[in-house]
Amino acid sequence: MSENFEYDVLYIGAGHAAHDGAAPLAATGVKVAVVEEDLIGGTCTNRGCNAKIALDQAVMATRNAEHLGNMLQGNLTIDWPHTMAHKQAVIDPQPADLRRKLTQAGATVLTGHAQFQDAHTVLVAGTPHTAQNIVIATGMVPHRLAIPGTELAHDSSDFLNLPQLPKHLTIIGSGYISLEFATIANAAGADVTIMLHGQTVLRHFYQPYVQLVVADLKRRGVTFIPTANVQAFARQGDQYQVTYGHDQHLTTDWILDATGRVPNVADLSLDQVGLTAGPAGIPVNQYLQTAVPNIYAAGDIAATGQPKLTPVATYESKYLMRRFSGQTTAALKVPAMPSVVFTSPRIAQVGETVAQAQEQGDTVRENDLAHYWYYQLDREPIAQSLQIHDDQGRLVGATEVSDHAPDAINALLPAITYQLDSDQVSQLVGIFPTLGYAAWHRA
Ligand SMILES: Cc1cc2nc3c(=O)[nH]c(=O)nc-3n(C[C@H](O)[C@H](O)[C@H](O)COP(=O)(O)OP(=O)(O)OC[C@H]3O[C@@H](n4cnc5c(N)ncnc54)[C@H](O)[C@@H]3O)c2cc1C
Ligand SMILES: NC(=O)c1ccc[n+]([C@@H]2O[C@H](COP(=O)([O-])OP(=O)(O)OC[C@H]3O[C@@H](n4cnc5c(N)ncnc54)[C@H](O)[C@@H]3O)[C@@H](O)[C@H]2O)c1
Repeated sequence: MSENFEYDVLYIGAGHAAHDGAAPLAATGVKVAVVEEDLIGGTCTNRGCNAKIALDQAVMATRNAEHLGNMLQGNLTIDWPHTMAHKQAVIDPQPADLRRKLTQAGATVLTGHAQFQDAHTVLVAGTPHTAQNIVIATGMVPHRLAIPGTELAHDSSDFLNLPQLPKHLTIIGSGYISLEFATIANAAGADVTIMLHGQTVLRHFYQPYVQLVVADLKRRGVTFIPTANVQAFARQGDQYQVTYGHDQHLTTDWILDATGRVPNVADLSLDQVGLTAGPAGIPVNQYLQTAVPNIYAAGDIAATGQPKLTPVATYESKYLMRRFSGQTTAALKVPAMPSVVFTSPRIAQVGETVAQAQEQGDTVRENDLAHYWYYQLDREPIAQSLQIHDDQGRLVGATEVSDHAPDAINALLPAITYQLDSDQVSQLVGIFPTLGYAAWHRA
């Protein structure tokens, strides 16, 4: 691409927003460098999705056993240290595997903290490296409450590495991380209290389904404190005191600050190139270019209006790969992005929401899946779904609450992505009897 620079493309960060595109790009012969100061693979692989879902396996096994009831004998309990060891065994090899994937494709991996010197030069641990194009893929980091004692609280990475499960956990916030980790900790035997900012739990999800999940967690012993107005954390012997509400106090063994994530631009020297980050990240145009045309941003750090999720980071990384290798000059067009919260039951959704359907005049059909034979196989007590069709009868949105929800939504996805009509949908014939088949044939 360029003879004036050491690299054609240099990525800052080695999460999905970088490595998913960087490796195939390097394989096309483009000169690629990836700079990482921590573990290759970034948040999702090491301290996010993969780590979390490894811990969740034991939770799902106990839920399954609970639902099957008298078909199984004996009580199942979760052994936390062994569950944690399982997570380590799955996750620990991944950074090295991903490094191999990058270097075998021909990319150079540079280790250290990257900082802008100018629009084509990045300092890595003090050494300058130049590139024609630079991709900022630095992700986000946990938000910390600005209150006295905030340093006594932990973040999601700490939870995912807990050697022993505390007896009582207090979680601040009621988003994805709060509800997923409350589900895991509660199933593994901890007492959990969730302190809400306002009244709403999982604000991005269909609230009638959220209420089913909340009611189930309450039944299992999780306490929800709405509008908690958390004011301070303090040590109290071996424990901690949370001050909230109107001078109320709660004693706990461990505090998780799950109040969201903020752009990771610390010591990146964005000012050297005239860029700034807002709360949603660094502004980009429809080609993922920042205000400096040869500097791009992708994944969580890019303020695109897309949710901060791994499939988005991967999609954007692959888009940039096609752009840098000359395979496209088109603007980025993101397809319907599904999302899920890994509670039990899970809530998964894709496409149009019920609120949007009401505005558009589209048709919402609800299904009580607990009475559908396929969902009776494992006796799931909470299982509901809804599908949204447009005026031509095409599926444009779907939401499900059940332990099967993510797979059911994945099965419906092709129809929404490709806007299939009912004749085309009838050509999607799945294996029977499976969840993928049931997702289409249960009305
Ligand atoms: C607990 C948790 C659970 C999650 N679960 C899910 C899930 O189930 N499904 C889902 O889709 N999403 C999930 N997410 C979100 C998902 O992890 C992110 O959307 C995804 O990791 C974004 O990828 P990224 O490459 O943009 O950023 P990251 O993965 O955060 O990668 C950024 C990388 O940049 C490096 N870096 C930063 N600054 C510098 C610098 N100056 N120099 C060098 N290196 C630098 C960092 O060390 C990091 O490795 C979860 C997130 C968390 C925190
Ligand atoms: N299954 C998944 O896909 C998954 C799982 C975990 C995380 N993630 C990603 O990571 C991001 C971060 O997760 P998260 O749960 O930290 O963020 P979130 O945005 O989902 O939730 C943040 C919560 O903190 C609350 N909050 C904000 N300020 C507060 C304050 N001052 N006091 C009390 N509560 C406050 C909010 O009301 C909200 O309930 C998610 O938005 C998502 O992009 C995805």
